[in-house]
Amino acid sequence: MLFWRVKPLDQILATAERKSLKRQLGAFQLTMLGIGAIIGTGIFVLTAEAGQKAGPAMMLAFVIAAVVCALAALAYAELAAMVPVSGSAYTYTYGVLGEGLAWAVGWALVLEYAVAACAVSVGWSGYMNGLLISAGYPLPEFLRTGPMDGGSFNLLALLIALVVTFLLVIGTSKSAKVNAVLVLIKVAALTAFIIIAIPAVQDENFKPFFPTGWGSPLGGIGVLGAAASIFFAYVGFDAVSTAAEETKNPNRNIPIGLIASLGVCTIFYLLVGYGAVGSIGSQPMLDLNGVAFHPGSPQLAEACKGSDALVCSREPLAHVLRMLGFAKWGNAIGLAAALALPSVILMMIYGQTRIFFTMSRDGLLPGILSKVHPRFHTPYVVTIITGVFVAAFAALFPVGVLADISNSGTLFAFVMVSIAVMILRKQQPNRPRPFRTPMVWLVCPLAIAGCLLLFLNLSMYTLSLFFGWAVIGLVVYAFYGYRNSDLAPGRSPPTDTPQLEPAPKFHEGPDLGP
Ligand SMILES: NC(=[NH2+])NCCC[C@H](N)C(=O)O
Repeated sequence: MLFWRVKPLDQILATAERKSLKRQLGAFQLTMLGIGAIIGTGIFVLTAEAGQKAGPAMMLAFVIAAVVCALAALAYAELAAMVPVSGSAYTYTYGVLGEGLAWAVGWALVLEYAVAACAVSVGWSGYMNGLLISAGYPLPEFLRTGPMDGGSFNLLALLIALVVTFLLVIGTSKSAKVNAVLVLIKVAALTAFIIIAIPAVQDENFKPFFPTGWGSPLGGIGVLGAAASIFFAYVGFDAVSTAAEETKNPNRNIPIGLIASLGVCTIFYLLVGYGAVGSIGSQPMLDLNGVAFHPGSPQLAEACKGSDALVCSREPLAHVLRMLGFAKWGNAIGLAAALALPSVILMMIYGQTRIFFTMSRDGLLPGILSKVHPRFHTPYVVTIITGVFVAAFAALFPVGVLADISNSGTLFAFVMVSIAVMILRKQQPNRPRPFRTPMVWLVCPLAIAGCLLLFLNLSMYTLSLFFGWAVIGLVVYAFYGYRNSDLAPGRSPPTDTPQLEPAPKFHEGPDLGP
């Protein structure tokens, strides 16, 4: 039996009922929340990685990744509106495909969230180091990047991850107002970039357009390889669906929030990509045989020494503006990134702890993980464990590698969600669906195909890490989760779910008064 221990959707909904967070977010706030979660390291930093993989044709990569995300978002929206509870892909899978696959998804989401937090921490350090250099207080070079990236230890990435963890433990969380301000900062920074860079666009910078071709499966290079990486820049819209329990009229507002935030970001990214490529060019660094180096490899770091190519920059958007002679604006963009990226790290570590929390509540992980701090009312054990790991990996790995690993987990989860949508249409055709994926039998298979296409175009190295992680997950499940699950024979769901009080303020809206 493939789908064992399916947790009935009604039971999932009932659990959520008991937890009942305050419903206070509307469509506009959700869209802002989505944009806040989407814009981050991807566009600010991975533009360089995408350039290294595809050259000017990275513009196509931006489009391909956007299309895949839009398809996946349409599938996501149906489940999100139908099962408006926290926990995202993990919870949905539990309710449709059963515990085994739910575990697999939850385990893959660790890659998605925790490793994304690492990637964004490294991205932040790139901009912060740039600012320190401009200000005349550079860190010693070996402390600016990890060992694969030409340095030894990425000190700032480690520090920012630890600071964010500390804030989460003491329960500091962003209010919707802070989120709105940060979204404005990010959008303003990208707008300024577009306004300055696009007039400087020159045709020659697009030639050759396809220096590395389309790429081939497991190659991790070429347009498809770049799409698989830049996919990272679009992810985060699922944060909208995880806020379902805190949303007013989720059935209408969740789909609006998902699609609107994705649409706004896509337009921005295309303009930014066009400006970056067209103004200073984005030809990849090639080895003696004319083959592009892998982003995040020591060879690329070596080839990049002393180069001011876009693909070598760790703060590409600031770099472009500096190259164009707008040093002040370059620094302003750097500052915007430095201010805004920590909130993405916060969101990712927070999301990770919520997923562990839910899995532990379901008995698939030890109960200690859902232990709540008596004074701060935060799940501090799981937060500290997650934060320490995030900080360590951020200190040691390059951003491109981390982003690709994160993408492997995300793509896997998206495939599962799309499958779940189709199965549910067959199994429970009459369950109310406030949002129906349009042309589901076309959109879902296309979403799956798109995600698989990107997945396969990650590098061999990334995919081996993904499968290695999966094997560890299988072992943990076989020896722990399978026996301790609430749905295991002879066990009953706890009557009292651990409470996080006060309700997490992270998705909090403006205080509407009593
Ligand atoms: N759920 C995720 N995997 N989010 C990570 C991506 C974060 C965001 N899109 C960025 O570019 O920084």
